[in-house]
Amino acid sequence: MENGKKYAKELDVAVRVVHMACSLCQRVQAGLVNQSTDHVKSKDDNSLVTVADWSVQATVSWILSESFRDQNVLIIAEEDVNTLSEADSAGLLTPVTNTVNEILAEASKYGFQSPKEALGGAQILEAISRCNSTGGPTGRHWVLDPVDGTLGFVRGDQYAIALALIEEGNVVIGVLGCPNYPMKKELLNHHHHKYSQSMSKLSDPTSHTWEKGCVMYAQSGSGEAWMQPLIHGNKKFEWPNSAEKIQVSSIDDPELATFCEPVEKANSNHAFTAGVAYSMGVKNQPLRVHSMVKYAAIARGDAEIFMKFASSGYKEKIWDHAAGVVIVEEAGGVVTDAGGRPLDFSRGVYLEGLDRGIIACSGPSLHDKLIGAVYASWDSSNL
Ligand SMILES: Nc1ncnc2c1ncn2[C@@H]1O[C@H](COP(=O)(O)OS(=O)(=O)O)[C@@H](OP(=O)(O)O)[C@H]1O
Ligand SMILES: [Mg+2]
Ligand SMILES: [Mg+2]
Ligand SMILES: [Mg+2]
Repeated sequence: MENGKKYAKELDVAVRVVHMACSLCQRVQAGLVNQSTDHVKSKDDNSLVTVADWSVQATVSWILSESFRDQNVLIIAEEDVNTLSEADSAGLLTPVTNTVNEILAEASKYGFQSPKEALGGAQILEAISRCNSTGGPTGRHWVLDPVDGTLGFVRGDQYAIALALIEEGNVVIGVLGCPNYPMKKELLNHHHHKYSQSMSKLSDPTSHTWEKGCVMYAQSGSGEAWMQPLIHGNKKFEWPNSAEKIQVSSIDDPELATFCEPVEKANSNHAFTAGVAYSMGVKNQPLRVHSMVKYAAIARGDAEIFMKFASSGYKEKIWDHAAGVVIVEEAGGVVTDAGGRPLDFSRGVYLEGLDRGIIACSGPSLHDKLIGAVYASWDSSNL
């Protein structure tokens, strides 16, 4: 069976539920920025988790289980219930439960059925903890990052909701919801100038012009990647009517290329990537953006290169990359590790065997040059 038909229902459900998650996150983010509520917690590794992360995970888990009742739905997702269940977090289950029920009450807008009764705390915890698959080379696994770039989310900046489907170790579907990433690049540039290294800020008084984010999606092997606007107000959600095809940039001259990378030095070695970019002849300043919006930027031609070189002890997780990789590839781009090998999504929760870092390019010619530059810079760096 042709891939396009084989995963038609899965893609349909995935796109709809990501739209739902975008709406959920927009509400929570507006609440965080305007009311500075206490809905953010630190995890054991000192990273952040918010009401939105748990609420999206519960919502997506519940919708996927309902939509594929005849299957044993396996989900790999970032969050667990430990922090949520801990004594000092007890106050968080109520806002999570309310947030999930609020969006599920609007399920029909997205073509889903609402639960007959509002979900209780125990059902919410169950939906979150059900996402405990560990992946691997066989079977079908959904992969979810409920909020990618949680730091960007709490800063009122860029973040993404990432949902992918892995079958027999290969990513077959990727969906990226980018609630603060406007459909039009002109808007992005406007905010980029205004805020220097940040694409956009929620505190911008003219925010109505960019609050319309986008959802991107692709099926592997289709040779097509798509983008559609978020829906607002009471408009009924129709798709794929409003979708437009996206493609990577045609720029292959490093002097004209823009590279993007994580905002935080702790997540990627800025000094190393600056050296690589310089040695390739890249002239533009790096575009530092939170979350998988970086993959989105490559897929639709807003930037040409993405690099992430985490510190040597850090193991990359599959949910931080699966959706972005398939969308970039289907839009015409190339994504590999620093040794030029494709990322391996078949070995569990981590991208095992990753050679040094992750690089994505708008085309093979830039990619070749980048691999060469990484090799040349590696020995002289102290990574
Ligand atoms: N030490 C370290 N090194 C590398 N990567 C790490 C590290 N710690 C966390 N993470 C993962 O990075 C995800 C956020 O990546 P970003 O590109 O958004 O980073 S940044 O905020 O722009 O700096 C982030 O995803 P979320 O937790 O979903 O936000 C993490 O999975
Ligand atoms: Mg996290
Ligand atoms: Mg993430
Ligand atoms: Mg996350």
